[in-house]
Amino acid sequence: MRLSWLLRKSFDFGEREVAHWFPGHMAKGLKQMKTKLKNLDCIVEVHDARIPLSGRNPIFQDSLGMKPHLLILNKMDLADLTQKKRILAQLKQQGVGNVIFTDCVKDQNIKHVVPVISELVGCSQRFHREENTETCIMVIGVPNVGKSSLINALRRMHLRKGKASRVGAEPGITRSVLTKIQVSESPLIFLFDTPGVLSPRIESVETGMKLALCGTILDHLVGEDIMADYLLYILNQQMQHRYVEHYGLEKPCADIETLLKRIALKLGKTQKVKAITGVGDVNITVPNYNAAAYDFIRTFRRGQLGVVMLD
Ligand SMILES: Nc1nc2c(ncn2[C@@H]2O[C@H](COP(=O)(O)OP(=O)(O)OP(=O)(O)O)[C@@H](O)[C@H]2O)c(=O)[nH]1
Repeated sequence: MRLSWLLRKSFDFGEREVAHWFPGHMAKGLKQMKTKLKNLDCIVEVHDARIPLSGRNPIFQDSLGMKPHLLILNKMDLADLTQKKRILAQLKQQGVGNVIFTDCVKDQNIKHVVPVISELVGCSQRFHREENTETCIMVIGVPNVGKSSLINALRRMHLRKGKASRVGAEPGITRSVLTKIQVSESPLIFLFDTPGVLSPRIESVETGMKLALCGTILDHLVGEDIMADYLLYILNQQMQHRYVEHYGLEKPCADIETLLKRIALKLGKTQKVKAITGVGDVNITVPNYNAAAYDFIRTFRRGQLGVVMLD
């Protein structure tokens, strides 16, 4: 079947601006974190595997200098990994050479994380290394990429074996910030129990849209209607037509209104509105497009519409 009629040449973002897509208060901890990063021996940055190039915040690069850095591309179960080679090459070009794809729900590849960190830390130059053999690492990343899930997965793996031990708060420092767990013995590695939340770098409306689809930006700030339209555009571009079967369509669909109408009817999401006519007011039933858009986006995020690579 020829599907060229499905493909829009480009997506029209209209006059949208990204300025308010990530509210200032969510980035409050950034300055504080910059100071903290200086005292760490290795940064474990988590990002969403569907957007390995978009939205990563480079703040830690200035703070880290030559310190080891490991990029965890999480939610690999939702990403189109046929693109892995290209992505790894592009990241390498940007100077990011240590990358592990993980699934923190099924604990896939979690076992590789600590050995890689140990190796990176073991090979790195560290000031006063002889006197202080303890190494501290911290998990950081933009919202909703799975930072807490990674910490929990590491915990499951290392506490279960009985090798890891919890380290309580030190005086004068907030307990929640300084609770550490041991994740390796040789070298001795501790992981801060609380992840560092970074604000995403949103360099264009399209980057913002990708971040929003992955749940990194609050949906209502971007608009679920345009997110749904962009999602349909992406799925069609990537020949990912699982939505057809999922929503009981006859064939792929190029138009978001048609799709949302279908979703709304399938889910019974309709609403009564008053229409003013020449013969008086009448109540008519119309599809609830918002509810349909919401379902389309959520279903995609659960992985039920197939895997994608947004970069
Ligand atoms: N499919 C899938 N979902 C995941 C994976 N890892 C985490 N999640 C889900 O992603 C959502 C966010 O996970 P969190 O661990 O809370 O992410 P976070 O980065 O700590 O989020 P913030 O606290 O908002 O910064 C949760 O619903 C997790 O269940 C994964 O590998 N695959």
